[in-house]
Amino acid sequence: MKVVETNGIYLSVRRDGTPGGPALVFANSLGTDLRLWDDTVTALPAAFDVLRYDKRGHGLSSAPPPPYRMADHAGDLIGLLDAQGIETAIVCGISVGGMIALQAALDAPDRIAGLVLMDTGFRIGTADGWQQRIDTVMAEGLGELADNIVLGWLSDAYRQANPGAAQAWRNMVARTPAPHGYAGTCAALRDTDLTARLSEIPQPALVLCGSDDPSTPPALNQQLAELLPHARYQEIAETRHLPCIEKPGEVAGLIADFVRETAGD
Ligand SMILES: O=C(O)CC1=CCC(=O)O1
Repeated sequence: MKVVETNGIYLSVRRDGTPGGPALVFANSLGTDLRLWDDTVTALPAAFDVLRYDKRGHGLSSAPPPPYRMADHAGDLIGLLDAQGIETAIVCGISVGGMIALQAALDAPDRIAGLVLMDTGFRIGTADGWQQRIDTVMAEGLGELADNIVLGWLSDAYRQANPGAAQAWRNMVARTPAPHGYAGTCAALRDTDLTARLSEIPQPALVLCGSDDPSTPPALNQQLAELLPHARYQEIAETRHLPCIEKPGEVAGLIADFVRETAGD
């Protein structure tokens, strides 16, 4: 286990691949930890320098009192780059992780070489919806919500073919160690709308989305790609909100091609 102090908190991190290679940092979705990327990272070229972390309030990282702002999450990511001696990186963010990546590109443009934005948006859900989720989580914890959340993450076909894995992913969200940390990130989602700022993001971007994503549907991701100055969009067939679980090989291939293009190989 590796822990890094940054931005006044401790973040649990993992670094794989080759230090000094093209740097790729993963930012996670709500209710997940860095294990989300295990199979994707395994399928990436070993020459890449790959950093993953548990965002604040998740996994083994600190869970300061809520609410969190998207800028807090982006500051953690940039602080992590500093702490790991990475000057510039491509950030691959999924769901709220995609919004963290966009916020980091706005707040520290010189540090972000490119963006892989997966199953995300410039705004996700509604303020009322996030407030309701915060209220439920703070009153009851995550156990009751976990079954529905996993239905949105993974296709019926995947869950039927992989019942053990589907249960483990459900356990990940149900056992989020600090419900207030989860709720803190819900507040960042509640309060963030990046629509008006997308034109300020000049970095190249690849926008990916599961064809059957119910939370951040293909139309939203396609619109995101259209509003960013330099982005292209691609769908990942027969997957829901977390294609990196269902099709890690395909996701890794798309990310690797983008990293090579962006790094100028
Ligand atoms: O887990 C969910 O409810 C879907 C989701 C929305 C934002 C995020 O990061 O995950």
